[in-house]
Amino acid sequence: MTKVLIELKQVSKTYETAAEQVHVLRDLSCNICYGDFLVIAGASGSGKSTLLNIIGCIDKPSSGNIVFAGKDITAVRLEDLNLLRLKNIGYVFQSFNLIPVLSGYENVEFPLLFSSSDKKAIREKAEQMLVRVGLGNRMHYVPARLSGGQRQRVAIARALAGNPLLVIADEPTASLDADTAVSIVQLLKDLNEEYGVTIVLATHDPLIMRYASTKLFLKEGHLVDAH
Ligand SMILES: Nc1ncnc2c1ncn2[C@@H]1O[C@H](COP(=O)(O)OP(=O)(O)OP(=O)(O)O)[C@@H](O)[C@H]1O
Repeated sequence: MTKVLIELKQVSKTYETAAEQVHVLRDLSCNICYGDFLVIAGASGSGKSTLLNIIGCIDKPSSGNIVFAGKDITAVRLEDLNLLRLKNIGYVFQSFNLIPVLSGYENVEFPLLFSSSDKKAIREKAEQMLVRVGLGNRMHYVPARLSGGQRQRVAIARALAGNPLLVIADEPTASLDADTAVSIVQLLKDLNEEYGVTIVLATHDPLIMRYASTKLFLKEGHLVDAH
């Protein structure tokens, strides 16, 4: 039987603004298994980023429970959640979110410095990941000297370098042309298979859906099967 990495139990999320309450997720339950490549699609504003932020422990639900690797983390202290994220979760965003004054190599190295003091091991890991994503000869360029696709490869190397259990990818191809988008999602799929890392990806793009091991559609606050 496949082991469950993340369990969402009757998760709801409501944003309170001065003018209104926005009910985005409604009693949503779902299991994400180790090694899944889960793609979540849905219309703009359906709540994909909201859901990914909750799965990725960046935000908390208004109600419901989250179990991560067998531990209920719904009510854990902020410091414990920060540690859990650092050790277990990598992030890839639409706009890459690289630090502009650091080279690609330094962007990958930076988060590793928080969890290890072994400089040699950090250097080897950062270089290994950058070579793996195809940037062996450009790792010392700053992001401004890289193409969009190359920047996203740096972000993917950074997300994977800490050997996370989970990578959250929020619209990782939305800023890229169609061919580059396909090469980026293919890279994520290859890494999912090579490292066994669980990937949860949100997209608008129906072409990206075909890479999923599990496809779900977010509609009216619930996840439904996508075919
Ligand atoms: N911090 C916030 N405060 C209030 N409302 C919010 C907040 N964040 C998101 N929303 C609202 O929640 C709903 C879902 O937003 P979300 O960004 O999760 O959707 P999405 O499916 O990722 O959209 P897109 O595909 O356009 O990025 C939207 O109506 C949005 O306006």
